[in-house]
Amino acid sequence: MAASEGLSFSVASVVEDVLHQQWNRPRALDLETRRAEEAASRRYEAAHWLRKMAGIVAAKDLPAEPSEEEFRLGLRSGLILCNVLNRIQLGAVPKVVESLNDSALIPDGAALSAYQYFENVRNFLVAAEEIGLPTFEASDLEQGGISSRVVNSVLALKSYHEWKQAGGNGVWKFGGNVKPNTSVKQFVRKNLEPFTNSSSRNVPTNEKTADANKTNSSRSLGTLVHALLSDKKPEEIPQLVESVLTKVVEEFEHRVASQNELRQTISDDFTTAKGKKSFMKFSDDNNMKVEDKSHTLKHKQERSCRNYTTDEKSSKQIIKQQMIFNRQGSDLQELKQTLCATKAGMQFMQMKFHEELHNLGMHIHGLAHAASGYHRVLEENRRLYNEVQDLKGSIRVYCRVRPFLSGKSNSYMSTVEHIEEGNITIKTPSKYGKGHRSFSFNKVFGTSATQAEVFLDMQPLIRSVLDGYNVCIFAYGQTGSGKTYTMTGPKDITEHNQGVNYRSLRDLFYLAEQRKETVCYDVSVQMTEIYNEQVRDLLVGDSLNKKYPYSPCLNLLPP
Ligand SMILES: Nc1ncnc2c1ncn2[C@@H]1O[C@H](COP(=O)(O)OP(=O)(O)OP(=O)(O)O)[C@@H](O)[C@H]1O
Repeated sequence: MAASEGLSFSVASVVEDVLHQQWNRPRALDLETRRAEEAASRRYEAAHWLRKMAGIVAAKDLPAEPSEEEFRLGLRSGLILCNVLNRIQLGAVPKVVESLNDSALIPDGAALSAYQYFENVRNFLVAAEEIGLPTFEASDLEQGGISSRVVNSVLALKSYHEWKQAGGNGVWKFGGNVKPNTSVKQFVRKNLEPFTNSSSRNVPTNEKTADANKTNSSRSLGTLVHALLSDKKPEEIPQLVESVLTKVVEEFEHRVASQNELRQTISDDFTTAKGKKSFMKFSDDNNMKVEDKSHTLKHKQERSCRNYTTDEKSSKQIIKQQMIFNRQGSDLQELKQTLCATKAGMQFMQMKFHEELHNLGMHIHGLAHAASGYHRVLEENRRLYNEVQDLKGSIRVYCRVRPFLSGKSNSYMSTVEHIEEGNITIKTPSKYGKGHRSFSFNKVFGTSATQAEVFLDMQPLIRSVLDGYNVCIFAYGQTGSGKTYTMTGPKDITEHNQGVNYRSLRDLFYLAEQRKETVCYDVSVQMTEIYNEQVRDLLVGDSLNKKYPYSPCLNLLPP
């Protein structure tokens, strides 16, 4: 069995890796110690023989009892190995790259490049392989390499030399292994990849190279097994073989599981993302083509992964753009709805505004109508009012009886006999006894009548003045009858005993204030005295004229 279906590794590679692991596997402490001692002994033997074969000068950098590192550095340039092999078998290594200076021991390869080192080592390995010697990896001469394999190869060369010196009779064997029938070509191909690990050789590029590699791996395996068993005692071999086989089975199962998992992951991702058919196709009819198909499959998987990654990015970008587009669409739709709602709101508001404006107009119209009606009613009222005043009489005469002045009420008898509404009866002397006479007036005020009661009959006439009618109120009577008292008031005047003039002016300005929104009135006052048929202006500040004591009445002009 070289490979399983769909696997990108061969059984040989698994076994080889396990053998390497086994080679490097930590052993028990005592075994390790013993192995270290044995390895050191074998290394010393190899170094001693190489120094002897190469000569002291050529092998001066290789100590007689070198450590692993000294052994590796001493042989790293490949010069000693090639020269010794050429001495044993002339021309076995046709071309040897010599060092530029005397010393072949250059700590980190400053004088010789890695390629030059590799050339010598490679040529040695090719020649050794051709002879049938166990070889080693070129990387074993690098830091971290397996120096025991180099030691083993050198001791095999020693054995071969001794066999040749003994006459070369029969078939040379080393450690019980028959000389393998190998081809140089295979090793050349293999070693053209310096410092590579064994697994890298198991990735063929085509079927032909897969065959070559398979054969090569088999030979490499043989070498590994040979190297692994060569230093073992017979009783250790069964246990070692069992351990190696167990490891091989575990490693193989592990790799199969990993391959299947990888395949399943890629298949699932690809199917989910693109819905395309699977790119993974494996053929099971030809085991010889499995590795090539696996290799091709790997390329396909990588290409698919790359395509998948690119497609996934494009898909994500498209989905993102689609989401933005959808969001903008929904925003636009929302804006349209908002605009429609605003439009409807505006129309509703406009309708309400027109409606309220219409209602307001109607209300104002009603108010204007009511106002005009009010003015009509007011005018009618005024007309009727003044008509009533006219009916009462344009000339009205009132009679007021003055009471006795203080201190005279007991010594005089009143002449007033009887007072009844508009009539007053006066006692008059007569030669036939007592007489009496009656007089009629609009109204007769007795001695107990107050200033307010007297003004109450004058008050309606003040309103007629503001309605544009001419009104004249005056008092007539003999001296001391109470004219001044009635028209103005007593000397110690108060709001209670104010006469007709003060009360009339107060009412006049009060009504003017009430009507100020509709009518503007101008008020002026003039005060004259007629005495002994002489008229005098009492408001003139002439020393000859008598100044009226209540001139402040002039201040009652309207604003
Ligand atoms: N109704 C009344 N009640 C109380 N006292 C009165 C009344 N009428 C007049 N008097 C008093 O009588 C006096 C004379 O009044 P008054 O001066 O008004 O008379 P008169 O007619 O104006 O006099 P004259 O013509 O000389 O000016 C005053 O002292 C006044 O206070």
